Amino acid sequence: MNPQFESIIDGVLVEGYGVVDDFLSHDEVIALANRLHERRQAGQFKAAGIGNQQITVENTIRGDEILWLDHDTATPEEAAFLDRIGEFVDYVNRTCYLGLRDFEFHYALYPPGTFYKRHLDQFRSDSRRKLSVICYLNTDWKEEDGGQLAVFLPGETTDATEREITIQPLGGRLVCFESGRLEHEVRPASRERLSITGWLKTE
Ligand SMILES: O=C(O)CCC(=O)C(=O)O
Ligand SMILES: [Fe+2]
Repeated sequence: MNPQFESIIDGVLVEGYGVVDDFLSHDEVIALANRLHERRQAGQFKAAGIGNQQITVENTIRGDEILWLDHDTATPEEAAFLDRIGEFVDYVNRTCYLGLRDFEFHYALYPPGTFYKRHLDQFRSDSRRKLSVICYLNTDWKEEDGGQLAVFLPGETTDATEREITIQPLGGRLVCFESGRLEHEVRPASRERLSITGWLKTE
């Protein structure tokens, strides 16, 4: 049994979302943030799109730049990250029977002042995204830096009002929730905000 994996799954099942700190060590956060910056400097990042084919770039909805991770071109720290996610997928499949088959992850960089408006991660024609996973790569993040992830939890009964929780994008922290169920948004930050975001998918 892996206590971190267990705590993520427990959070998702009980609260609708799971948060664990130190999913990545301080050294891993620094190394991945460095790789992110090197790849961005090398011109590998693109403005993120919206919709299925990611063709529409609309910075009034989201202002982040992304780069998809690829096992074939991964650096050792990127490969280690993807391997750990693979272990989590195996763990989820052994304990929850979600039938996860695949995953996809991208780096994301939100320049100061950018945001991602309230949305759901599952598109109408892509219901394969089951779980959304976000890992933050920010060192020394302070509350006044902004950049919180707000998650909207639906009321338990039809007339119950939704509840909003906010999560600070602290380096090493992992957040996980059901892609088709929870709407969420990224608030603007006063400094660059770094993460690796991805989806665990069924076939
Ligand atoms: O970075 C975050 O906190 C959330 C990112 C997000 O919602 C997305 O990329 O779909
Ligand atoms: Fe999202």
